[in-house]
Amino acid sequence: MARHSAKISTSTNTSPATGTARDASSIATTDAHTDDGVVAYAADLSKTYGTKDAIVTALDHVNVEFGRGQMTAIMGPSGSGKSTLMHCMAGLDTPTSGQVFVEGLEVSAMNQRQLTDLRRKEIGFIFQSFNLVPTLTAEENILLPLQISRKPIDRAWFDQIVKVVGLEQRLGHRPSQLSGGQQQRVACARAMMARPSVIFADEPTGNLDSRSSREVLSFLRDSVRDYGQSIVMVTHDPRAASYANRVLVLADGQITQDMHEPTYEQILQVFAAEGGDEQHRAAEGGDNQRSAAEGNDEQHGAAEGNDNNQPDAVKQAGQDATEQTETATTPSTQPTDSSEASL
Ligand SMILES: Nc1ncnc2c1ncn2[C@@H]1O[C@H](COP(=O)(O)OP(=O)(O)OP(=O)(O)O)[C@@H](O)[C@H]1O
Repeated sequence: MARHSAKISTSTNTSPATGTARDASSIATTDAHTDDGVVAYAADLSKTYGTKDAIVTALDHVNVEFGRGQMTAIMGPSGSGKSTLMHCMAGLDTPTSGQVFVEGLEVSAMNQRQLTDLRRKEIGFIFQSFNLVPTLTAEENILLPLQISRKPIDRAWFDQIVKVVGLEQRLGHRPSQLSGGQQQRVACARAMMARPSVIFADEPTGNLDSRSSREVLSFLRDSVRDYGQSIVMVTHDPRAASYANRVLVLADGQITQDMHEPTYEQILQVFAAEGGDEQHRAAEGGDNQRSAAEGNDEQHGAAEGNDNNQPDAVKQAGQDATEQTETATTPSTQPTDSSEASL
């Protein structure tokens, strides 16, 4: 997969890896950012919600780099700040203090128009609830981000991705005619289609049975190995995290563990020592939440209209998409609900 060149920006940034200031405008000529192995990073990132007595510190001076061509899993108990970190990294939420960079561009200094542009050009999203447009076919959903950003369609790349995710026979189906696993594979293909610098995946297997989870996670891992894709994935599931090259554990808004190429057993051990996670414990003892659908297609259409639990920040991505979709699609293929078009 052809990797992005570093982008031109007028901002100056400091990599926590090197501690050296660098002018991002020079990166375009030296291509320094494609060599330093870092696709995105946060520097002294804090996020608080509320004020005075009701203040909640979701992220507490976090410094973290995400490797290019790596799959990084973010784990941690409920409320530890996983989603907030991912949303700040993806430009879906605004830091209270500190900085966020993607491809050397300072996300934390961007206005709304620049953020929208960044999300369209550099970032792919995969959500727990799939967020496919129900009125579009699988093929149309996969191609939608390119239509929105008016990018040319690389048919060879499309054919390759569709083959890898095993959707060749399902391209004409709408989401309601696909299983949950198939819908998430459509979402994976959609995220990959625009060749984003980094894919942010928020509990991508949270609504899937274990077989479908394995398929989706294998695809994500293969996309890292075969195409150098960079992926940051939030998950509660140690099994899902074991597909990652690196596993970070958050607790109370701080990174408490940083594991490289950990085994499933090592992740379990660390997770137990950290006090575990009630959501994971609830699902343990037979994969109860997910096994009901295993071996059949009972999850057909499960995701439709299932985005009500999304934070406003995530819905913003959908609004970006919908504004453009109105001009990029014919009237018969327009989404009916703006939040359903989150890409
Ligand atoms: N919009 C908000 N307003 C107020 N508090 C918030 C908001 N979003 C998150 N928080 C708080 O910030 C903290 C971190 O939340 P976050 O959603 O990032 O945690 P998480 O680790 O992703 O949790 P979960 O695993 O349950 O999704 C929590 O205490 C949460 O209640």
